[in-house]
Amino acid sequence: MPTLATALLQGLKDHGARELFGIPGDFVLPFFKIVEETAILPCFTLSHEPAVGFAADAAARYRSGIGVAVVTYGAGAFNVVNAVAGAYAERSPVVVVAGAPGARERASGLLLHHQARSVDTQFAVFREITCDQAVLDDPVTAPGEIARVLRSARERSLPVYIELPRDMVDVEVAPVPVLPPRAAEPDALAECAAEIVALLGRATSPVIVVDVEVRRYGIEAAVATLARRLGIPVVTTFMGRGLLQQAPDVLRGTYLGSAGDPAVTRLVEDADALLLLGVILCDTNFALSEKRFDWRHTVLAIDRSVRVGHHVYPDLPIEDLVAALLDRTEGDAAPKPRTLPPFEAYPRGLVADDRPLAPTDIATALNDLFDRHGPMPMASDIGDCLFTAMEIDNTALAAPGYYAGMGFGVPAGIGVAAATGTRPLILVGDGAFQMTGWELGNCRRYGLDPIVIVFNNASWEMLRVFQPESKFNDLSDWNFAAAAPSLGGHGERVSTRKELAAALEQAVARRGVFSLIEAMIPRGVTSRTLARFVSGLKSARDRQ
Ligand SMILES: Cc1ncc(Cc2csc(CCOP(=O)(O)OP(=O)(O)O)c2C)c(N)n1
Ligand SMILES: [Mg+2]
Repeated sequence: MPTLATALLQGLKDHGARELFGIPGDFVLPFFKIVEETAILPCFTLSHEPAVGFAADAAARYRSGIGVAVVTYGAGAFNVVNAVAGAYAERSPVVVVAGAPGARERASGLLLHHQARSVDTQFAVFREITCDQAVLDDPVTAPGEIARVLRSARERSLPVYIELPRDMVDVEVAPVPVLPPRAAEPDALAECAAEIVALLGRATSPVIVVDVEVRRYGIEAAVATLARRLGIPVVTTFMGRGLLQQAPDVLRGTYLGSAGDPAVTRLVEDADALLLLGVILCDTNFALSEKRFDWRHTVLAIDRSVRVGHHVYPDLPIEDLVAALLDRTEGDAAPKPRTLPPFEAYPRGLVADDRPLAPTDIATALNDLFDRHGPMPMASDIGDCLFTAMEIDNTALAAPGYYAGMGFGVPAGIGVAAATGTRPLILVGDGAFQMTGWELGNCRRYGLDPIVIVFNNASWEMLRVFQPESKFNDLSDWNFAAAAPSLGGHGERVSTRKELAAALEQAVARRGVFSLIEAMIPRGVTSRTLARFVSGLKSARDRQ
């Protein structure tokens, strides 16, 4: 029989995990020993637990599977809370494996190191930011508990919490089973699909809007097929940016309300039917909408339920719904042709001259670079770098567009590189780099070589655009490029468009070490998208 540690590791692997991210501590040392000795899953240790959570989150997003964060009790686990909260908000299935005291310690009558309020405070905190939890304190129930929690992570696409008391690691247990997915109730699914097909069939200008769950459940290709078959254009939300980049024939861009491409905004807001697939109804996706949803002609599928008009079908997995819609439209007559707006235009053709840099120049240079060398998967932090990403042609993107927590970018890029073996491009502001950019120092030992663009405006610029009078937004210049070599990478500071273009080409050619390009941007110069977002928000506030 396996031990609990090996059964847990094999169970994680059987449920789709392909690596672990973590930082050991005395409450998980025995488990980390088994991790290293068995090599059932490769383990990437990082330098600070927020990065562990962000890396596991990004790995889950890019793989459309689970990501795993292993942390010690108390100090480690509480450090990863913010990253897990962001994963919950953005529906990313991160599995938190947290160490904990053993039975004898709990009964010692002493307050334990790393303990906060009570020994169970850690469990109480994670119960708020995970969809399912298990404490592995009974060898008989542990395998079934692990299976239940891992199925919850995959079915809900939400984080889960597994508490591993350190005296249980070597206990013999049965192997962890893989429970069958809970299928949709067939009649409900058929009724729902029929109602949606009829609603779309009555419409003359329907639109499909896609968001995170279309990636989380791996149904991008199925959605593209449905759109083609019905002749319905697809747009992404802000959060869904990067989806369906393999389907440019049906994708029309990203909906940003009054901050976005006017043709895309008109397409969505003039639609007489909306099919919202995996869409988070949040402010960053819809705060700038100039029109409210008309729920009589709107369908929303998210979190295993489907709202059609003013009634809801519970417990219908989105992947089953899309499959049922495809079944119902198989062999349908060719859709009525529609004149659609051209795919939203992205800036190209950077003039490589001595003019100072603006964020939109970075987007233009990257669109040119991707045309020459092929697209790179991107990870972006929050800040103007994320608004700039909206001007970069549709390539895969992991970014905290809704939860909007800083510090995600660099660790997420490391997570993508570790999980996919691809070379990511990381976009990060100077303020966010100050938080977690130093994790680049871990690239050397894992042979990772991301390209990192630091938008250095020596400013918390996103705060300044809303409160320009505050001096605390003025940051000093940390000269990140000069620090890169000591972290094991290559750093270069660029201030003009010509320098940027050259640095990007050299970075693409440089392999085996990370390349940090520190783009110096004058304070107060923002991307076009952020400028439109800010003016849109201000006029929306004036209208209230
Ligand atoms: C963990 C956390 N703490 C504070 C904040 C609040 C914030 C939102 S945007 C911002 C400034 C970001 O500065 P940066 O230089 O990275 O980018 P840019 O604006 O383009 O100059 C702050 C402090 C958030 N969102 N998350
Ligand atoms: Mg900044």
